[in-house]
Amino acid sequence: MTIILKAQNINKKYGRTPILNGISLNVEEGQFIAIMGNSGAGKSTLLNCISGMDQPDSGKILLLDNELSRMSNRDLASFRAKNMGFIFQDFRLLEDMSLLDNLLVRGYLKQSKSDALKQANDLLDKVQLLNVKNHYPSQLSGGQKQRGAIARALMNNPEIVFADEPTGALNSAAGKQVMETLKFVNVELKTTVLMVTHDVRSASYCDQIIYLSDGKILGNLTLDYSKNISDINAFLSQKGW
Ligand SMILES: Nc1ncnc2c1ncn2[C@@H]1O[C@H](COP(=O)(O)OP(=O)(O)OP(=O)(O)O)[C@@H](O)[C@H]1O
Repeated sequence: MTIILKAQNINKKYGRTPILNGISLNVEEGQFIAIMGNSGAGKSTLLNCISGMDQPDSGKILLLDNELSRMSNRDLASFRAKNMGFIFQDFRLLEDMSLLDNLLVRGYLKQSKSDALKQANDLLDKVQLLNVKNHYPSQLSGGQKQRGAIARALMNNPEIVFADEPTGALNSAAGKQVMETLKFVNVELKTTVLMVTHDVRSASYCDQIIYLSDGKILGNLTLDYSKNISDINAFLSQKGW
């Protein structure tokens, strides 16, 4: 398997408080990883650092052998837009644009208008939102917004998608549909996904759980068909969840 993302010895403090303490991890192409851990463990900070949204104090992050800290701000912004997709708890769709235009804005960064339009329609079809593509975000349910945000993240075929609590603002039915969509994206569209979640059910869709505590990795659990929710709960409680 090809390792597409490497984080090596990542350290990060806010003020004098250490938040990430020597984190190293590799992400293989095609993996679907959940980062879990108690509130304040540093999960979002880790996601932000390895996706170039925030800068670690020390350590290296390489995506496809490109070292993020060696890039100028401008190059990093363009590299992120072309190679990474982002999904947030609060969706972050542009409210004054239709769903379709939300996807096209991202598509135009890397493709011709006609190719972007074709890809946007294709992705909206895959996440079952073609019938509402001209709706504005305020006209969509939370689950529809998040599936739209997933489609947006996939425009331009990113190498990796980062999701921070993608089901955090959704009820359980909408959350299930979003996780099924992310699983489809991972398995059928062969996209690597790294997700932060508090939700055990959401984590059960992944193939690996990394447990973070006080800014360190305490262990990980590989999930396969033999594992179920009670195995995940046992792993989490053993780590101090
Ligand atoms: N910009 C910031 N400035 C100062 N402290 C911060 C900042 N961002 C996060 N922190 C602190 O860093 C610690 C880790 O925060 P982080 O959001 O990474 O944790 P988390 O594991 O994602 O928590 P949660 O599950 O509650 O979202 C917390 O104590 C938080 O208060």
